[in-house]
Amino acid sequence: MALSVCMPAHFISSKMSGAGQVGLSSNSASRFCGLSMEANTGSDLLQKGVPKLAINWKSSARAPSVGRWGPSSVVAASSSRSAGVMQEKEETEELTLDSIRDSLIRQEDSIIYNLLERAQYCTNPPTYAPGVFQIEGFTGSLIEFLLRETERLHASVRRYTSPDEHAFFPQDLPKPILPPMAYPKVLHKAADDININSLVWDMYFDDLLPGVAVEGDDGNYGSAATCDVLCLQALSKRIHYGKFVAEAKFRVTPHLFEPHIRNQDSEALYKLITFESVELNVQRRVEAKARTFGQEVALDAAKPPVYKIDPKLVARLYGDWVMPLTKKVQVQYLLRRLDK
Ligand SMILES: O=C(O)C(=O)C[C@]1(C(=O)O)C=C[C@@H](O)C=C1
Repeated sequence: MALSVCMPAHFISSKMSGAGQVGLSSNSASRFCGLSMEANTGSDLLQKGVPKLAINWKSSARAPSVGRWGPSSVVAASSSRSAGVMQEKEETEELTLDSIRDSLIRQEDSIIYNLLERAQYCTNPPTYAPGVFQIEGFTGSLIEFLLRETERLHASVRRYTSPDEHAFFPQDLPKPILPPMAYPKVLHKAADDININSLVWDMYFDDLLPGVAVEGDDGNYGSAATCDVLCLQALSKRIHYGKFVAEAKFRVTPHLFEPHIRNQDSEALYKLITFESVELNVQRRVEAKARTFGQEVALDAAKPPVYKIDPKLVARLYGDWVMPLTKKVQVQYLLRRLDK
């Protein structure tokens, strides 16, 4: 399949109404992403560091895994119950930056598989234009409708009470029908205020999708939107994992962070959390995964390989968007890390 990379995305009406909680424009994201990414001594220290981080945690022999809400083990709640409310269990397990990175690595698989699924359909502009389909009691695009309704359904089984899940339409969620779950208090409470899904949305529709799907209309609007929902959810989770990454880094070397937090110096924090060598490895790995997962199987070994998505595009998407947004979450979190 011939893919066109970096097509103009004007045909997509990507601005959604009311998504996310932290109102940041994509311009501010670009400005932020443009900050220097040079590694500094702080990062080097962090990289070596590194007492293991002991926190109250769910007892489990496994490293944190990517799970469905709950429990992904970074946020796993305990399973003891009392009076219909899940009780937090005070158990200790080591949480390390390495174990969080393992979780990010596993999340790459979901992101790449979901992008590959989306790539089988054209861009399908009517999916994203408001008012194309008449939906009773709803004004907006098909994708907004599907994501909003999916989130409402998932909220009813408490998806968005999990600290690693963030709704795109948090204002529209019903109360869960399941009893509350008590998650270990890993993050500072300021984490609850950080939701950059409006930026995730813009990034996906303006920058990712035009490179992943062939421009055109094949009529598969529902299928395309269903894939978009899965892509958006996987990307949102990965990017907001920045909160856990930042917390792990802060706990290892708080003295490096505290002066910059007091000065509210975003740029210094950004440098401190940046590891260029790790980022290069991430890009190399996602490119290799896209090549492996997305290769059309040909029986004729003499034929050159055909990929469902250009593997280099996936590496670029990570380098230009996914990691910068994860770092944005880290900085937003760290800026609030000393809040009383
Ligand atoms: O692994 C880290 O230290 C992270 O902060 C995560 C991450 C990423 O998004 O993959 C972000 C910033 C670093 O420069 C490297 C990688």
